Amino acid sequence: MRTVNVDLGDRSYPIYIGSGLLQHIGEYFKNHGISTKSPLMIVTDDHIAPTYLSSLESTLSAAGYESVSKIVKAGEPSKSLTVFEDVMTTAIEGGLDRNSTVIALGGGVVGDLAGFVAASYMRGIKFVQVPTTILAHDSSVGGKVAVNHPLAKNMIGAFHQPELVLYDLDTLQTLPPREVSAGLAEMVKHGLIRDGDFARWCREHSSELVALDPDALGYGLERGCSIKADVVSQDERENGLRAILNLGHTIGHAIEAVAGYGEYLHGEAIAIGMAGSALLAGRLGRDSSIYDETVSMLQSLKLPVTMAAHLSTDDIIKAMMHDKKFREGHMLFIIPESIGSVSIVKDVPVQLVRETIDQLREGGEVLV
Ligand SMILES: NC(=O)c1ccc[n+]([C@@H]2O[C@H](COP(=O)([O-])OP(=O)(O)OC[C@H]3O[C@@H](n4cnc5c(N)ncnc54)[C@H](O)[C@@H]3O)[C@@H](O)[C@H]2O)c1
Ligand SMILES: O=C(O)C(=O)C[C@@H](O)[C@H](O)[C@H](O)COP(=O)(O)O
Ligand SMILES: [Zn+2]
Repeated sequence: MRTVNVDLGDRSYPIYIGSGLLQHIGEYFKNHGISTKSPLMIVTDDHIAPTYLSSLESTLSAAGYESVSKIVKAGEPSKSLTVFEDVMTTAIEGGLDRNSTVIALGGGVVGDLAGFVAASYMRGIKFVQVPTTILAHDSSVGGKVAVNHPLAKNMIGAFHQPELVLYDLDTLQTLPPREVSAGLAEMVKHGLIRDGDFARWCREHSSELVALDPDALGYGLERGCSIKADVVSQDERENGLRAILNLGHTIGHAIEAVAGYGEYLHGEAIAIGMAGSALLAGRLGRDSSIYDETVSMLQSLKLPVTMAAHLSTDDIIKAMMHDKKFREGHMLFIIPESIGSVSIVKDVPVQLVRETIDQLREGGEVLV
């Protein structure tokens, strides 16, 4: 088993990564002070539940835990205030109290939604992340929890750290190929922002990663989690450094909102956004080879680097104005300096951004 720690003083927690961990969830819970005296709530979705929910419920019950379960519809549209209220209703009807714990069993959608419920229920109760997607090596770490507003991604949320992250790699074997690639977008992002060798490793091992080779996945997820944990430990609430985790997200989030949530998977939109950031880097005078290398890395992981022709530049620019990096009249962009290093740049001219978005549409098709 691999363990990565997120160092946040009295809110520090471990990320356990390995095979067969879910069978021992009761022991992990007891070691981390999760009470058997208050009911737990498991939140999951209707793609995951048929395979993983009943065995999780039985394992917890055998360990002395009572639980209620809430199954939401799979997909990005479930990150909404309407579904948030539904999950809250289950928590209230299930008798969760202030010592209860919410378990997020799933990908980033379930993690962000269940985490926001945990952050808000009775003004905040404990939660545990049980990620089941590759992408969730990112979403389960760092405590950003949220739902979407129709006009902008992750607009309604909180910072609420989990008690622990239990990442059972066996669950990843049932992921559909498109979700595998989408998850790998955030893995290579971690290399692109902090560790060029790791980004190149992702490209060199792309066939194994796409084929869900357990050794390659174990290493890639551990390295991705370590980079994320290191950044979050230095700047939990994104007052500075943490913004680098947003590489590709200003354009990517706008694409998700404008196309309609769920049309592009988050990782796909972020891949297009990272291609856009690399193009922008060239327009700002950085080495144009950054774009070629970024694109070759993304394509090796079977990710798109252009967006559909019908998405309008005006709509995307408008959606970008809701970015959380837009403050006091200034938009911050995360711009690659080289493969493995980025900088936070203020006041990128809107005309350059507009030209970059136009260029992302060239060819007019999404290469998924
Ligand atoms: N909080 C953060 O720091 C953070 C970081 C990155 C992304 N996110 C958010 O995460 C979300 C995307 O997460 P995601 O890509 O995991 O999407 P997701 O949660 O929608 O899961 C992807 C799909 O895979 C299915 N699935 C999940 N686990 C499975 C398994 N083991 N086997 C088979 N199918 C499985 C799900 O039902 C869903 O259909 C976005 O909303 C994004 O904004 C948040
Ligand atoms: O953890 C972070 O910080 C990130 O930026 C990670 C991103 O991959 C993630 O998509 C996050 O939800 C984006 O946050 P937001 O603050 O831009 O909504
Ligand atoms: Zn992301």
